[in-house]
Amino acid sequence: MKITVLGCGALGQLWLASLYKQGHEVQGWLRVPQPFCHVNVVETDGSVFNQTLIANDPDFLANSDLLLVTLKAWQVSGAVKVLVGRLPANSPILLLHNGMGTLEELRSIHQPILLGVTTHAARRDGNVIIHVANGITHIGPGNEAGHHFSYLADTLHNVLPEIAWHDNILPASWKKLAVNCVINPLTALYNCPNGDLRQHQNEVSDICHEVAMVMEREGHHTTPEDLLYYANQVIESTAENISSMLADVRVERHTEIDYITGFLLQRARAHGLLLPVNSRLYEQIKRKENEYERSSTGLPGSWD
Ligand SMILES: NC(=O)C1=CN([C@@H]2O[C@H](COP(=O)(O)OP(=O)(O)OC[C@H]3O[C@@H](n4cnc5c(N)ncnc54)[C@H](OP(=O)(O)O)[C@@H]3O)[C@@H](O)[C@H]2O)C=CC1
Ligand SMILES: CC(C)(CO)C(=O)C(=O)O
Repeated sequence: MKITVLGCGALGQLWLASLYKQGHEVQGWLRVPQPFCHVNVVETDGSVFNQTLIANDPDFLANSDLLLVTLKAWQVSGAVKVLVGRLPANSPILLLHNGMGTLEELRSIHQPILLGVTTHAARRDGNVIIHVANGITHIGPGNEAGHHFSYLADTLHNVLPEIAWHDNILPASWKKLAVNCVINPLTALYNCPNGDLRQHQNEVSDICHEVAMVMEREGHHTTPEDLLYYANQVIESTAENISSMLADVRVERHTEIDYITGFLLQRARAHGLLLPVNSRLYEQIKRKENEYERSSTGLPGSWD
């Protein structure tokens, strides 16, 4: 397949390296208008992929069979809207990010859209991307046109396993959102690795209660106990990790809070629900983010 990967950060480079190794034709798409991108990934087994690949080639984009979007949630809709008109009309766009709400921002797009959430972990260490842990990527249709692309699960599974196809991706997206609502703001506020949340079980449980209320109203059956069990599983399996939100706060980068807790609160409002615990966490993270964004000159990201 011919694939453009939009966003060549940690996940983007992991996918570029894996696709290239499986013989797919790939290019990266960068924010800066540069015709090449360096992809430097250390795999979980210690092997190194280090290649310079083409980037930002409009002809390649116009012939791409897939646009794989590996941006932060708040970067997605602006960047996709700029590129969508240059893709073949039937080529799908796969959005792979934490948080929810980008689909709503892309409602005007008729292109087939797929949504994905992943438990793979990769992080930048200087100029190198370390693939920290293997995981599962759940993908499924984000709009009507996306339903025709279940075959992509097999193709992508051969590239970066595991891939699971879901005819309805929303339950998997909400489950991941629940975990991110718990771990991301709490670790960012306590400035601690995920495992330290074992000592904050009351807050973890309160967040799960509120998320479960919203999920039920959204039509995804769950219980606070199920979510608590799952959140604690992830806290254990990623105990040593620095969450992406804490990593963002530490280097004073815009966080994904608006698409994680912010999205939850938006859905709660639509159902007339009040979520005091999540509202407080949202405000605390926004206050932190505002402090450093107010003191810097640049606004977060620009996508053209
Ligand atoms: N890394 C991981 O292990 C995991 C990540 N995720 C999620 O996946 C998503 C991507 O994460 P991750 O790869 O870590 O993020 P990164 O910040 O490492 O990657 C995003 C990349 O996109 C670039 N970018 C920003 N705007 C544009 C644009 N308009 N056009 C082209 N490129 C652009 C950024 O460049 P610049 O920095 O120069 O702006 C950056 O290189 C996030 O939602 C994250 O939460 C989910 C699970 C695991
Ligand atoms: C699951 C979790 C919390 C793992 O660190 C994550 O997705 C993140 O850090 O954004």
